[in-house]
Amino acid sequence: MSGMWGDNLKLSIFGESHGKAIGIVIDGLPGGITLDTEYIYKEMQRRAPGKNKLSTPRKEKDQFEILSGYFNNKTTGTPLCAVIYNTNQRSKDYEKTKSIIRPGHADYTGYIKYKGFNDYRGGGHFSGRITAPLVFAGAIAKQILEKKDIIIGSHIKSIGEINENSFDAVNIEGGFLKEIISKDFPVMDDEKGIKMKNRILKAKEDMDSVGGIIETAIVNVPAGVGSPFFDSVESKLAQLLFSIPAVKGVEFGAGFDITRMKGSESNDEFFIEKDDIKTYTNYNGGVLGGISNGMPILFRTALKATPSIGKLQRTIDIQKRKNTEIKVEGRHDPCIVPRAVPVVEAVAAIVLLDFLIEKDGIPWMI
Ligand SMILES: Cc1cc2nc3c(=O)[nH]c(=O)nc-3n(C[C@H](O)[C@H](O)[C@H](O)COP(=O)(O)O)c2cc1C
Ligand SMILES: C=C(O[C@@H]1CC(C(=O)O)=C[C@@H](OP(=O)(O)O)[C@H]1O)C(=O)O
Repeated sequence: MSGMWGDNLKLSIFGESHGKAIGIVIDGLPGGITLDTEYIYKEMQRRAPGKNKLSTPRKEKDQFEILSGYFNNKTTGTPLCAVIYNTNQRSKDYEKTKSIIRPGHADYTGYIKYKGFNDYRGGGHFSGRITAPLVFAGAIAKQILEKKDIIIGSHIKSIGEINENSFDAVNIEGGFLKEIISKDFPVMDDEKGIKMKNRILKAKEDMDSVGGIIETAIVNVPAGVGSPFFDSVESKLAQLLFSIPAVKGVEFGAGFDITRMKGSESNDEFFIEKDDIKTYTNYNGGVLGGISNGMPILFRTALKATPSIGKLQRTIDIQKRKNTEIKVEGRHDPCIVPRAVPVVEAVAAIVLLDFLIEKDGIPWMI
């Protein structure tokens, strides 16, 4: 089942971008948790479309309504369902090109898999819009983790060829991460941030789009979370990260660069400081044998450039089975990266909460 995920915390997402609503059912949250709904709203606003010229002009408030599983300001322990109504669809953008396949989007594969019955309007169930319910669930997970001082934060590492430094893999702290994610455009170097924004605007002006990399750190995860092989921290995170539309790469710690290091360089050597066991370096991204080692968990997520662009491209008419051309019209993100930052953090929080529920439960919340 494509829309379902999870072992301990179970998620089921539903909806289409131009349908009545999108939403999520979360099963496995213990009863008795008071949710900070303002916190959830703020996370949703970090992702919401239509806020500035770097984003799609489609304006959605992304207000959520909790339909079940929440009573007297506490979770009940039964499935928690939340919906987000779609209010600003403009389906005519998709009507005249409904059989013309957009290169790079899911039009062709969706048509094949669902035999032409898929809702093509706005990308339907393949739309980046379906990440809004993920951010809802992630905001619940994030606030539960924060009560244990586990903080998740990201910065925009690159847009196109413009790149800023990486996080300090060893000494990164929760307070610093919170400061970065409170920014509208989360970068460490604001001068670089301006260059990145200009790069996005240039792509937009050229009727084109641009991609980039998001780097994420999770701090204060105790050693011992995760399992070897199929339930490794890396494999579970990668599964959800790759579920985000437009994600085409994920790397942990030093990532692909680790292949150019000798063992004497990539081994993170241990030391004891007071009662804590730490490593001097963190090229393994806080995970060894699939299990957290207590160092910051560090990973980078690569997102491709937005597929729907105004530039002329070659494609096919799937109904007429003829070659043709397309210039995609409508309201699209010239770059997905800025709006994907809270989505990446959300899925990381969901994975981590799933692991913690399995390990010892979350007694600090009840
Ligand atoms: C937050 C977010 C916003 C997106 N906005 C757009 C958009 O405006 N236009 C578009 O064509 N694709 C957009 N996408 C990407 C497409 O949904 C995605 O490329 C498509 O479903 C194909 O999936 P794939 O790229 O993972 O193969 C967005 C994705 C995310 C996560
Ligand atoms: C609505 C959102 O983003 C949408 C994601 C998207 C896509 O193809 O992924 C295409 C666009 O849809 P539409 O053509 O309906 O404006 C974006 O606006 C959102 O993220 O909430």
